[in-house]
This record gives sequence, C-alpha cells and structure tokens, in this order.
Amino acid sequence: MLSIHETFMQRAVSLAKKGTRLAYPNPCVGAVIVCDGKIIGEGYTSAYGGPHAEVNAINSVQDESLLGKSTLYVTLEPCAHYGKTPPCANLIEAKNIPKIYIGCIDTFAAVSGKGIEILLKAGREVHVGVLEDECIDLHKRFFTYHNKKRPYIVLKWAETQDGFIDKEREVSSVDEAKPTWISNELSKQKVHQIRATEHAIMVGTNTALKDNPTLTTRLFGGVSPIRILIDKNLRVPNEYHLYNGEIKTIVFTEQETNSNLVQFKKIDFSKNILSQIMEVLYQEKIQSVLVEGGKQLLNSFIEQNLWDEAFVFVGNDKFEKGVEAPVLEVSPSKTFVLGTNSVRHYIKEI
Ligand SMILES: NC(=O)C1=CN([C@@H]2O[C@H](COP(=O)(O)OP(=O)(O)OC[C@H]3O[C@@H](n4cnc5c(N)ncnc54)[C@H](OP(=O)(O)O)[C@@H]3O)[C@@H](O)[C@H]2O)C=CC1
Ligand SMILES: Nc1c(N[C@@H]2O[C@H](COP(=O)(O)O)[C@@H](O)[C@H]2O)[nH]c(=O)[nH]c1=O
Ligand SMILES: [Zn+2]
Repeated sequence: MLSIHETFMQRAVSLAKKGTRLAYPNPCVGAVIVCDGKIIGEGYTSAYGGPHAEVNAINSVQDESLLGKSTLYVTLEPCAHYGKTPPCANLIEAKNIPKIYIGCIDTFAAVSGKGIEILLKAGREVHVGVLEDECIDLHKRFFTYHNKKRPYIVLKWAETQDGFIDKEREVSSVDEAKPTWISNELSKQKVHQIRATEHAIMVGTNTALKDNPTLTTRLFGGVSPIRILIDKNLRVPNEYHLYNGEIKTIVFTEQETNSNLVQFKKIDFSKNILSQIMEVLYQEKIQSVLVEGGKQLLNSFIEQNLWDEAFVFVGNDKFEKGVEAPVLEVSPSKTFVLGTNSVRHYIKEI
C-alpha cells in the first residue's frame, strides 16, 4: 500500500502525464500542494515557454495564506536556473512553503542539486526520493537527452508467431504501398498511444516505399510525433504520405535539395549515419524517438546497442517466410496481452 506521501506523489505523477508531449523540450513535471491532509493546489508543466508545474500549482491555490503551512509534492527537483521562466526553487522560498517532497533529483547539470540547495539554505524541510523509480521513469527522456546528448530511443515492431515482420512482396507503385498488418486493433491503438508519448518517429527507406506510412496518432489522439525518414538517394517520391506537409517531417539524405513540405538534413552516408542522426536530433532538441522499422534500420540500432526501450507486438499469424524480425538478446522486462496479441516490453536500466 502507498504511504500518504507516495499517494500525493502518485497524483503529481498522474498530473505530469497529462502534459508530457507539449512541454518538450522541458521535462513535464507534476506538482501537488497539500494543507492539513487536503489537496489545495495542483499543476503540471505548461506547453514550452509557459509556467512550470510548481508555478501552476501555486497559482491554483485559492487562499495563498495557506501556503505557509503547506507541503509541496513535486516529481522532479525544482529548477534553480533562469530559462524561459525564473527558478521555481526561488518561488517556493518566496511563498514560504515549509515542506517539500521531491520525486527525484534533476540530473541536468544546470539544476542538479542546486534547487535543493536553495530550499535547504532557506531552512525548508526537504525529502528526496518519494516514488523515485516512477519519477525517474517519468523524466527518462529528459535525463537521457541531457546526459547522453541524444534522444531516448524506443524500438518497436510487430512480428508473427514464427518471427516475420512482413511477407515476401514487391511494391511497384504508391497504390500498392500499404503495411501487411500483423497486429490486431487493440495493438494498433496501443502503438498510437506510444506514438503520442514520443517526440519523433523514424522509418527506413524501404518501409516508406512499401508501406506508405502516415505515422500519426489517429487511433488514440494527442500530438503526432515529428516524422523522420532516412532516404540517402531520395527514393521516396513526393506523392507519399510522408511528404504531405501535415506534420513536421525531417528527411536525412546525401542529396543537395530543398522543399517546403519536409526539412532535409544532409549527412555523410559513408560514415556512421546513426551517430550523425543522433547529433542532429540533439541539436533539434528532440528528446525521444520511436524507431518503427524496418528490419535494416532496427538492426542497425540493435547492432550499435543504441536503444533504451523496445516493444515487440506478437500477432497470431504465421507467414513461414518473409522479412525476418530483429532479435533482442535480452529478456523482456514484462509481457502483456492485448486480446489475441501479446507484447514483449524491454526496458534498459538508465
Ligand atoms: N511489422 C512491422 O512492425 C514492420 C514491418 N516493416 C516491413 O519491413 C520491410 C522493410 O524493411 P527493410 O527492407 O529492412 O528496410 P528499412 O525500412 O529498414 O529500410 C532500409 C533502407 O533504408 C536505408 N537505411 C536504413 N537504415 C540504414 C542505415 N543504418 N544505414 C544506411 N541506410 C539505412 C537504406 O536505404 P538505401 O539502400 O537507399 O541507402 C536501406 O536500404 C517492409 O516489408 C515493411 O513492410 C517495416 C516496419 C515495421
Ligand atoms: N505492419 C505493422 C506495423 N507496421 C508499421 O506501421 C507503419 C504504418 O503506420 P500508419 O500508416 O500510421 O498506420 C508501417 O510503416 C510500419 O512502420 N506496425 C504494427 O504495429 N503492426 C503491424 O502489423
Ligand atoms: Zn521550474
């Protein structure tokens, strides 16, 4: 059973999850203010450039005089630096909030420990590590981005009972280009939920050509991720969905070219392309990327041990031959069932 402090932190975690995608590149933090055992204020990080969670929670309190005898629960160490907004640690001090429970320390160098230091110097009671694992998980994209200087990488594919991600097939025109569905409707919806959580989504050239994917969140709602295509020789024609201009799309290529429908980024394909792509995504402040295939692209991430999490959806069919699914040589952290499909979920320690 959760302790009373964990219960309030759990509420802060749930609040944070409401805003995740819009706060990028800020971490989406949740905050709850409690007075005499009752929640009197709540908040989560606004869309980028707007107020942080602590500010929104403080502003939501109707009777400000209660703050002087309240407790603040916040999923991440309050910030101590001037970004788009002033430091939250200073605001907490100014509002005389005496007790602060923090989910996890901010490992981002501009904050790390400094927010806590401000509060301790101001004589506040500070507790760190309430529901720490949940809070670290909540902020894993932000931590990976700053500490590893690359986005958090999630691999995902759907495979048959006998380990294929597609049948053997040729596609010669855009009219023939569509995915071979292995997943059931529940799994498709789950995929769109995952897409709505990640900042960007990437596919290889053959996947774009054979599937003509849209890569949106249409079955779940939420913001669709920035689309990323690798296309060395610009083999994917403009009539494909990735060039419809509806969603920001970045194309990594070797060619010198321009378009107002997508953003081209020139890289050197004779060198390690994934490290160049990661560098560009870091510069673009993209905090996470979902790699949806195909086989070659997924395998290149796996070979370079360049991934943090993976979802493998397993359908009901057997294809007997076709495009072989990638293989992860580690055990899944958990497996869950979605109707007739199952999902293996792999999470690496950060
Ligand atoms: N069931 C599922 O979940 C999924 C199934 N699929 C299926 O997978 C198949 C496509 O997979 P696959 O054929 O492996 O193709 P990919 O989609 O992985 O694309 C491979 C091509 O993309 C470029 N590319 C990708 N990665 C790299 C890299 N690391 N370095 C350099 N170039 C790279 C190359 O293009 P170039 O040769 O022009 O340089 C390469 O030939 C399709 O049949 C599709 O339907 C796809 C996604 C998910
Ligand atoms: N076939 C297959 C998947 N295929 C992936 O989904 C992409 C299509 O996306 P969209 O156009 O948005 O529906 C496709 O290009 C490939 O990356 N995904 C799955 O979860 N299960 C499946 O069985
Ligand atoms: Zn802040």
